Amino acid sequence: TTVVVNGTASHSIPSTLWGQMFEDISHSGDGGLYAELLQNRAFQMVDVSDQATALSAWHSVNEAQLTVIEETIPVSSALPNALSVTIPNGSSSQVGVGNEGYFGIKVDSSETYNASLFYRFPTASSFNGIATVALQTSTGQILGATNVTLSGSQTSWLQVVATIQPTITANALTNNFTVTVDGAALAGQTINFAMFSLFPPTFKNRPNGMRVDIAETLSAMVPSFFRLPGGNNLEGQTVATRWQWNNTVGPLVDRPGRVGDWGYVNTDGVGLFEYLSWCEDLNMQAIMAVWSGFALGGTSIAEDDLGPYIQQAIDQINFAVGDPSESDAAALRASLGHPDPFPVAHIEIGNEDFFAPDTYTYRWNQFSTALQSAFPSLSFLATSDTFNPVLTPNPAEWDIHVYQTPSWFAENSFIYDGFERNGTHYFEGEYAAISTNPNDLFGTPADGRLTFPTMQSSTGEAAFMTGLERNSDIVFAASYAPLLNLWVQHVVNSQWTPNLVSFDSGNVYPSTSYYVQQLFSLNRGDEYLPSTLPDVSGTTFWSVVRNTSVTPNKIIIKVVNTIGIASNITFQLPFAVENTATVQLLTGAETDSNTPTAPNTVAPQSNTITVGDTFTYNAPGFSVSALTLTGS
Ligand SMILES: O=S(=O)(O)O[C@H]1C[C@H](O)[C@@H](O)[C@@H]1CO
Repeated sequence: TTVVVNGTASHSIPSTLWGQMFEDISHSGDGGLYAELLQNRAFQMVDVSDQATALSAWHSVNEAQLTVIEETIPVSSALPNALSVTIPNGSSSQVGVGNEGYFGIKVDSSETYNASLFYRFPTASSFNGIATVALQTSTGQILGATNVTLSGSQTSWLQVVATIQPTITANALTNNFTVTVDGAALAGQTINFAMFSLFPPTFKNRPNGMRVDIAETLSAMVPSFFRLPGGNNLEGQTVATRWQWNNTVGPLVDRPGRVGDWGYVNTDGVGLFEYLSWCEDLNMQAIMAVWSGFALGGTSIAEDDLGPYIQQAIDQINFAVGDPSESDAAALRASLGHPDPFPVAHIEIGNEDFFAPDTYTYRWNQFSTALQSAFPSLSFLATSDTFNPVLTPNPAEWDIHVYQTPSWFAENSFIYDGFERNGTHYFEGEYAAISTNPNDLFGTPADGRLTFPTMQSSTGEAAFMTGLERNSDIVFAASYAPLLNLWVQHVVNSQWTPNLVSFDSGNVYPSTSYYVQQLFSLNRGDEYLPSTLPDVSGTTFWSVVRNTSVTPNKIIIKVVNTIGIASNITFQLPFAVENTATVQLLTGAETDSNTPTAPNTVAPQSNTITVGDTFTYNAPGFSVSALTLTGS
């Protein structure tokens, strides 16, 4: 194959092209990126008639009697439940409650942990003493402990905070957080607790922040945008359980949480302020979704009843970007310490509204008309099938999702070449090769579903991404989905596979597809150089871009080989280049995966090659390469 490169750029490449899509799926948020270590910390949205579920992740220590109750005096209107702990008579040991975290709690003696809890004695007592807040192994070895004072006269809620400085680093993840008291001194008495919390150090030391190792892994991809809060998890199964921005901001004790769309309660500890602060921390634009009047259980809000939901969306956007002197929601943002607007340019109206196209016609019309007039500088994305049904006003932007087979991605890298250039722009908001079975894409691993990305799926995605880069005159953003999943006890504890990054309570496992996303994101150009087009039904793909922000310019050639046979490609450049180029290379066998049990099967490698204005590159089998040449 000979590729003739054109020295005149066809178009500039948007700075937002490569980024991340996020939602709380498979514990991506609670138990994942969100650094809170305790699971079910505030007994949110639990049914006290089902104590086993209400107590999930909690256990009794030395026979304390635990009951999740609907408090007569709740700690807040948002958190009606509390944990009642009754100390049995006749006990003489440390008695209380333990939490197992999200399938483990990593305890490292080089880190300081911040614990907090609310307590009250429902019946006043003369007790004045301590409770021991500790981290301990599953076999009871104390790793770190601190005492807090409890007073029996405290019948109203009081929050106590404590730092725990472990003296031992646990060599296993199966550790517990415990709160215990002297059983003898408190025999027969009851203490109520509410909203426990335990944080390790957070990314950029943000209060209520993100888990450092996962945050650093996501940051290392240098994403330019972050889509939030979903995905399905925006929508709710019912109108009442939809994601509502105003329930996710302010003090944690005022956040009710919600029944998420992926089978678990969301604490909403990562609320809109945390999401948008995270975007700033990683220098990302938010692609922020607003609920569009459709719940996944099938309910659409009637045409004449959309007003309050449109107002809620206006308030959400004002919280993000509004003027504090003109909007209460913006003033709330300022009161939380962020008077300036957050970086938001694109607002998505709903998610995958191709599930409800008949009502999306009026829902899109009303939401986009009202929001565009309220926020003239923002652009709005439609989420139904492109141009079907016809929407008014005509959407300037669409969010297109595709889950397919590795070969589909390799065979469809030209999909956008055929799109009309009519001023419309596209966000490839969710894409991933998820199964080798085109007839059962969403099936089980036995039917071809991928549990983790493989070099076959990741090179298929890379081929598709060369097409996104070639068509970045109309594709302004693209993100793999889902981003994260919690891997538990060697069982994929997720509602979805494969995922870009897996993790457990102590480790992060970047996949082969993560390294492909990172390779494209780290090797960007700001303008596209046309070249001999790949064979649409071929097995090798490439894209050539130029980075004009440095002098001399860099020419970056991405080369993808989607089969196991190495391929020689000759490039002819219309300008002189230095005779050494760097190569970032990801290569492996067809079914190679990075998994929690084999995390480094495939890792990016760097080397140099000799080049010239004409040179031949040997692309290894199942490989993605980024060649960086220097103009001279
Ligand atoms: O069941 S699906 O609709 O395929 O769910 C997909 C599409 C949805 O936007 C996202 O939340 C989810 C996985 O990333």
